[in-house]
Formats: sequence, structure tokens, C-alpha cells
Amino acid sequence: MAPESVDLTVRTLGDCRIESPLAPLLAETESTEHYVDENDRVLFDDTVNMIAARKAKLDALPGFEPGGPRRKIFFQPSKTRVGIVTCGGLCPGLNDVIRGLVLELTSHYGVTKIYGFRNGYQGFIAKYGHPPIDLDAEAVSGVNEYGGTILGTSRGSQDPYEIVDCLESMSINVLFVIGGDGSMRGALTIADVVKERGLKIAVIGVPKTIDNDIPYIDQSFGFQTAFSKATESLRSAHVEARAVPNGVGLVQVMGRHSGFIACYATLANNDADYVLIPEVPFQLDGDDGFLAHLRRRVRERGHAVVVAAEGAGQEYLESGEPGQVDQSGNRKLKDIGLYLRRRIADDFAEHGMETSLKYIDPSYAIRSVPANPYDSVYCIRLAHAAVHAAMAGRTAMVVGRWRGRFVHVPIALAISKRNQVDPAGDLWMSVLETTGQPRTFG
Ligand SMILES: Nc1ncnc2c1ncn2[C@@H]1O[C@H](COP(=O)(O)OP(=O)(O)OP(=O)(O)O)[C@@H](O)[C@H]1O
Ligand SMILES: O=P(O)(O)OC[C@H]1O[C@](O)(CO)[C@@H](O)[C@@H]1O
Ligand SMILES: [Mg+2]
Repeated sequence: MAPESVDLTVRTLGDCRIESPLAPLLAETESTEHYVDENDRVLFDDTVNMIAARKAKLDALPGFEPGGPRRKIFFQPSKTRVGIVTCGGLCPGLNDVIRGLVLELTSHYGVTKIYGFRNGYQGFIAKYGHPPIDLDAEAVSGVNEYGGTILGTSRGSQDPYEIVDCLESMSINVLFVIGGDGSMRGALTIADVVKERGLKIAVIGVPKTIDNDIPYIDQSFGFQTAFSKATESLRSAHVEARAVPNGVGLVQVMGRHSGFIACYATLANNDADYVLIPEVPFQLDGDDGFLAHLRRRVRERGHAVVVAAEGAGQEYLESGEPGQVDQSGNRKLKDIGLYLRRRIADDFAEHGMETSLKYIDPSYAIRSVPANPYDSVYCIRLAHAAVHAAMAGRTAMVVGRWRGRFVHVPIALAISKRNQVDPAGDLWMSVLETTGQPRTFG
């Protein structure tokens, strides 16, 4: 396959001429197996075949700018005014990121003016009546113990010109946007208006999504907590299914367009027999279809557990009318879990098989919880990387981890496609190995 062509160049507001307060900490840094020096690059490709396919000299190989503190920075910390906003759906770790940003800015850079804009992009628009709040170490003390976001969030579009009017009127120099793909699209439009007006405002994204659907980052924060929480439902479904004759446990988990939560939760407890995800279409009916397969499995083994991502099998639910969308324009999905529950029950009845089907949908319970320790670590490190990037005048970029290293990813790249489970890739192969389900139904 031809190598992907990607533009990894990160926009900057200007030259960095100010000595960073963190410079002494950097005196002995160099590229190691754990760290990448600021003058180095993190290679985009990581296999010999991928690199060979580029047919490029070493210094022409594509690479990301590494995250981390710079010796020289762009903004004078004592004069820097910062804004933070959280947008889109909830995700474990939002409060960890807010706290991480505030503490890094105040304790290490000496920034004193930080505003929290409330309820997503609405917080910049006066008519909504949500004035910003002051953020300092005390305001964020202990907030990481709680799920949700202390700033509130919202969906729905707001005019980027009005948002930049607000930033200008408050003399904000740096804006951190913590949100999903839609929020990052919004952040890019803000950065573009800033550029159009010739302003020097850095716009830095910290991508969040429990669905793990942001590309060019190894994993999004909150995803690990969310799938860990989902494993509790899978465990319950398994216990219920095993306790009765011909028991079927059916679990629906979030995942609009990407089935990562379903796959990882399945691999985590290794009890599911079928995983249905949006990336892999499946046939329900017929001898090789999912329903017949499930019936055979229950007949042979006495029970079965089925995990469905909410975006799976939507083709069975289209009614022919144009789909409904939420305030942000995201397509509202129909309920595949309830549909499967009915179809499985009907199918067993038609074939004269007794069954007891237990349906579990943990829904928001997997994303409204506090981050687990792994995600908390990840959040704080992303927050640090975001502050370092902003103070060094980077803009229109998100922080992420690529091949295990913290990097700067241009927003344009981070919204250029959706991260999805590759049906030909090793994750889906692991799912097939774990469940024993066939590669395709029908
Ligand atoms: N193309 C776009 N241009 C400008 N703003 C956008 C765009 N798409 C979404 N937004 C704005 O970003 C905010 C969040 O978007 P959205 O509701 O889609 O959530 P998200 O950030 O994708 O998070 P989630 O992970 O919950 O989907 C909303 O205020 C929305 O209007
Ligand atoms: O009901 P809300 O808040 O629009 O969010 C639902 C969606 O958000 C997500 O969790 C992504 O954050 C999807 O998996 C889910 O469909
Ligand atoms: Mg989204």
C-alpha cells in the first residue's frame, strides 16, 4: 500500500525569544528511549516496510514535532492571559486536564490570569449569560476526584467571529479547547479567524473522546476508563447468561462510529462470544447469519454473551426518512441494542428454543465517572505538553501520543478522518481470536 501523505507542520505565532522558566530543567535532556529532545522528530512510520515504502532520505522522513518544554518561549508568562473551555460530551479525565493546565501554568510558568469559559463554546457568547470564572490552584483543588467537568459543556454551533471578539476583548493570549472531533473543528475555525485578524492568540486542543475516534494519536484520554467501566456490564451479562438454561447476555456500549470500547471491553474480560461494531457489517438472517450462529452456539454451550457498539448494524434501522441530528449536527443513531434484543428473542421463539435474554446498556455510566489512575497520568501529561506548546507559541494543534511519545499534531490532521477499528488489522484479529466468531456473518 502506498504510504499516506500527511502534512505534519505545526503553525507558530512567531519566534521564541524569551528564556523559559523551565530552561534549567532541560539542561541535561537528550533523546532517549523515554524522551524526545525538542530538536528531534518522532517518526510517523514505525516499521521497516513503511519506512522503505517512502523511498526517502532519513532527514526527509515524515515526523511529528515532539511535545515537551522548550528552552525559549513565545509568551511572556507574567503578561499571558489564558482561557480554558470544555466542549462536547463528557469524558473521564476532563477535570484532570483542567487542573493539570492550571497548575502547570501557575506553578511552573508563573501565569496569573486564567479564565474558565463555561458550558462549551456558549461561554464566549454574551447572550447565554455564563460569565467566565477565575481559575487558580485553589479553584481546581481536588476536582480530579470527580467525573464531569467543573466548567460545564455544551453542543451546538457558535459563531467563531463572536468567539474571537470575546477573546480579543478579554485580551486572551492562549485558548485551550478540551473536546472531541467537533470541538477541534471549532478550535480550528477559531485559530483561522485569529490568523485572519492578525492576532497572536494560541489555540491548543486537548482531544477527548471515550470512543477513541480521533486519528493520529495512540489513544484518547478517558477511553481506558470508559472501557474498563464497560467490562463490569460484560461481567454481569456473563454471570446472568450462565445462570439459566440457554441464557443470552446482550450488552450495548457507546461507540457511534468506532467500535473500540466494544473491542477492548471484550478483550479485557474474555467472556464475550460475539462483538458487533460499526466498522464490520454483519448479516442477521440466513444459515450463516448472526442469529443462526448464536442459536447454534447456545445449543452447544448453553449460553452466550453478545456485545454491540451503538453504531453497529444501523443499516437494519434506517427507516428511509432523513436521519435526525443533534445540536452539533451529529447523526442521532437508532437503538441497535433494543432491535437485537427483539430479533434474538423472536428468532429463538421461532425455532422453538427456550431462552432468557438479559439486556444491559451501561450508557452514560461509562463516561460520567472519574478517570482511572492510568487515564489521570495520561491527562496530566497531556496538560503539561499542551501548556509547553502554547507558551512556545504553537497554535492550531492538538497534543497527543504517537507510538508512545508525546507529540504536536496539526488540528487539520486530527480532524482529517476518523480513527476506526481496522477490520484487516490486529485488534479485530484479537477480537476474533478471543470470541471465536467468524470473520463475517452471511
Ligand atoms: N465543523 C465545525 N465547525 C465549528 N464548530 C464545530 C464544528 N463541529 C462541531 N463544532 C462545535 O464543537 C462543539 C462540540 O462539538 P460536538 O457536539 O460534535 O462534540 P465533540 O467535540 O465532537 O465531542 P464528542 O466526543 O462528544 O462527540 C459544539 O459547540 C459544536 O458546535
Ligand atoms: O447523548 P450525548 O451527550 O449526545 O452523547 C452521546 C454520544 O457521545 C459519545 O459518547 C461520544 O462522546 C458517543 O459514543 C455517544 O453516542
Ligand atoms: Mg464528536
